[in-house]
Amino acid sequence: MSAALDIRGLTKEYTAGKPVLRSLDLSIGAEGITAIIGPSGTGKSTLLRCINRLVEPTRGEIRLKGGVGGDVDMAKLSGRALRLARRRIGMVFQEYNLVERLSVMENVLSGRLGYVPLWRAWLRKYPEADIERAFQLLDAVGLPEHATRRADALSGGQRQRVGIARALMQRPDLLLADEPTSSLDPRTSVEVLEMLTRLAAAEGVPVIINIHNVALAKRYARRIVGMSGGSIIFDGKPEDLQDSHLSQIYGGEDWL
Ligand SMILES: Nc1ncnc2c1ncn2[C@@H]1O[C@H](COP(=O)(O)OP(=O)(O)OP(=O)(O)O)[C@@H](O)[C@H]1O
Repeated sequence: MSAALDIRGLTKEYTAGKPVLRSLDLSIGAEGITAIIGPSGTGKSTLLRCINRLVEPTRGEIRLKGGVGGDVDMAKLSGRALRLARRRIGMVFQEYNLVERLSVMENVLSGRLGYVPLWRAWLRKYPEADIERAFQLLDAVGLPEHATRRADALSGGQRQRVGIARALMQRPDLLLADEPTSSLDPRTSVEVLEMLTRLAAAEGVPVIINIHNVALAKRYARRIVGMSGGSIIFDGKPEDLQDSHLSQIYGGEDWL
């Protein structure tokens, strides 16, 4: 199985000499959903944000592989090359990051632009094929009749569905999801993860998802990566994740 992403020696220090990520190695292939679990402050968001360079890595390689753009080291890119490479990585956010005043359709279409400033979505005219794909995605996320509604009129679950459709709109080689269900109730969380799993499989996109809910991680991920103190201390199948690992990852065992 070829890797979609190959991370070597990734270190991030927000403050010199105090690493938040400690020389991480991680290869992600086409195995569907990989869930990253670990206590608050252990560097899960930092890891995801280094991958798409919303955070600047201090050291290491972040190789994005395959796809039409070929192999690139995200850690080394800048300017136009970085903007193009970022378009190959979709991102789903905890707080959705929709443009509230724009319609659902415009939000989905803005995914096509990658990471250009969102206000530019106002100015864009989109090709017919993009509009068709946006409708297909809205259909796939169960919101076909909401295309013209403003994003701020939607529920949290509906917003996250739009966030997923927007991320897939750019036909990414890799999808990152940073706590995509933390703002949702338990039932909606399951529905959103169900949909994310199904669509990512249909589109053939590997997904890395940061998630606090271990039960949901075990239910939807094919692989679990457990982080603690900025290092990976478990990497395996959900069925192999035992209480002893959880105790190691989160500390203590009275909560288990
Ligand atoms: N922009 C920043 N500047 C300085 N320190 C930061 C910055 N962002 C994160 N940190 C610190 O880096 C560490 C890791 O934070 P990060 O958000 O990556 O953890 P996390 O595992 O995602 O936590 P959570 O599960 O609570 O979201 C924390 O100590 C945090 O305070």
